[in-house]
Amino acid sequence: MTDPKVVVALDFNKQADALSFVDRIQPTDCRLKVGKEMFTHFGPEFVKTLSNKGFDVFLDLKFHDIPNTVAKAVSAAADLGVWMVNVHASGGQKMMEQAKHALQAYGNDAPLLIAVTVLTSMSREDLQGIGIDMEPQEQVMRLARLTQQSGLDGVVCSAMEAEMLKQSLGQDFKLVTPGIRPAGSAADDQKRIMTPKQAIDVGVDYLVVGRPITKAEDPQLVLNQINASLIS
Ligand SMILES: O=C(O)c1cc(=O)[nH]c(=O)n1[C@@H]1O[C@H](COP(=O)(O)O)[C@@H](O)[C@H]1O
Repeated sequence: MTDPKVVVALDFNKQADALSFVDRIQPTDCRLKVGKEMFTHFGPEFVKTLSNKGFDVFLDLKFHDIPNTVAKAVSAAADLGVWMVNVHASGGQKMMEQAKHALQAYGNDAPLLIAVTVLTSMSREDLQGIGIDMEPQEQVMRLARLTQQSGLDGVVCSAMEAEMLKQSLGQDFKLVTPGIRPAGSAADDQKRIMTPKQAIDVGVDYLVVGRPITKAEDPQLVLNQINASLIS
């Protein structure tokens, strides 16, 4: 597979467990997402270990700071050789533009730069609490537009928003979505879920899947089943 759609969320609190899991799956069939917990525990060396095993890494640190600091942080991610890195769109246009500009120096080796719009954990009341009197979906649309105007490659969003975002922002604007569950697998704590095939059909580019793969008895088998479902 040349452009694997599945990004496995590596949420382990022991490095040895993460590495023995990773040795059971193929880098040709998926990418890996490393978030704040694993990065804070195990650091850049862990990311390099995954890359050396042949995996593309999405460094999910959701940077949000002054433009200069975020530009330097995404450059540090590019120095690590990651495939994708992200920032919070609510950091604003200048922050996003400066981050994108910093990555130009890496040419074709620059990671994809995407933005988080509204976290799926945020309700209308939560938005009101931070001074935003809007439905979450309206705020998602507004921040996704700002992300595109700032020159970024796409956004993290819920699969429920994918159709609206693709229609308004075009096919090239990448959508990365968690809350994906293969048919028949447990929803865990995800509220609004879609199957991998449903998500691809509404325009999602990359599917973030964690527990259905990381907790599986045979993770490569689940991965094979998901990948097969996408082309059927
Ligand atoms: O940014 C994220 O990765 C993320 C955003 C969000 O709104 N919801 C969400 O579930 N995630 C992450 O996506 C992954 C989903 O994992 P599973 O629920 O195990 O498939 C976890 O690493 C979550 O932290």
